[in-house]
Amino acid sequence: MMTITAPTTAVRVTAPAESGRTPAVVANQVTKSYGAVRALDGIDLTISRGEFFGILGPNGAGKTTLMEIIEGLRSADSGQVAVLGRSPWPRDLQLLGSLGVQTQASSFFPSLTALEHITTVATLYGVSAQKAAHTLDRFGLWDKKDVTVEKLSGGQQRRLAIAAAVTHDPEVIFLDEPTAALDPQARRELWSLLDELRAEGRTILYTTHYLDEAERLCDRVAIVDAGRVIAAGKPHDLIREHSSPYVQLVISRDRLDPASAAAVPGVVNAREEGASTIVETDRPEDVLVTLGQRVGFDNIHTRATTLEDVYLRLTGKEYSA
Ligand SMILES: Nc1ncnc2c1ncn2[C@@H]1O[C@H](COP(=O)(O)OP(=O)(O)OP(=O)(O)O)[C@@H](O)[C@H]1O
Repeated sequence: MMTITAPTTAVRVTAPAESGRTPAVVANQVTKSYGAVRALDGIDLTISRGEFFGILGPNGAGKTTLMEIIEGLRSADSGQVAVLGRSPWPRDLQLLGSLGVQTQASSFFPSLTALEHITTVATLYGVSAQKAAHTLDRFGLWDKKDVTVEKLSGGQQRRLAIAAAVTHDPEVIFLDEPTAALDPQARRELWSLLDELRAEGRTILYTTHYLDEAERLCDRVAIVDAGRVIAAGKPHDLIREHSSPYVQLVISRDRLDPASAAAVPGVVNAREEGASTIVETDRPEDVLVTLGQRVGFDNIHTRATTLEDVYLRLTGKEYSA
């Protein structure tokens, strides 16, 4: 069996070279403890302007704490943070107008209509009601303008939350699990809105449960575990760097159980994954012939390494943020 171990050293995340502009975010040796719990243990991070940057990691890894420190909602115990070249703590009113923070559904004004909600938030930022209405329309919610927030679907509430976070045209946008618990269609609709925000050159920091989504959306990701960045880079670079050297075959577990697969010459590793048996081999030609004869070639699929595989190898944990 292949052993999966997490690296012990923290990774310093540097941004791609920029032409003389202050990075969107710089975190330098940031630490934060809650009593005996060391939530952040020396985070280094540089995010360029215009990057779509994903922060991934298991429960309790420190993602929310890190986002909140960068947003200026919490102070770090030590280290430095700069957002657009300014310190977010203590709260900097000049910086606030450049930041957009997606509020969770629970912080909505539930009995306001969608239009009243976004207009209220916009007013706090000195943005006109007309601009608020335009943003509501842009996020596909104009026909819901008179519906109270509590009556909107989960996907519509999420879109409203993001619309309210960006109505003042912030340069840096923070999204905490924006697509959690949405159905696939609602997720995809949000993806195109997020793509649009990125195309406008905004910097987006985001956390997600969905590693396929991070792979699809993010320019770069940082995998955080136990308060440290354990890997960072472009999703495809991380995949290349941490790919299994073996070819992976997927077969329905009904047709072949892992123990039988492991006994086939050339199989390096066989494991159960849901209703499938995953077979890893360094001799795919031989193993395909043997298994094809046993279960039928139509029942065997090959699988490429994904960001989820990289995550699993590095953290040793199934993903659930
Ligand atoms: N206000 C707090 N008081 C005490 N401990 C806290 C507090 N906030 C977070 N922690 C602890 O700090 C650690 C990091 O928590 P944090 O919420 O930043 O992680 P996370 O990666 O966002 O987790 P999740 O994915 O579960 O939201 C955890 O051990 C958590 O229990």
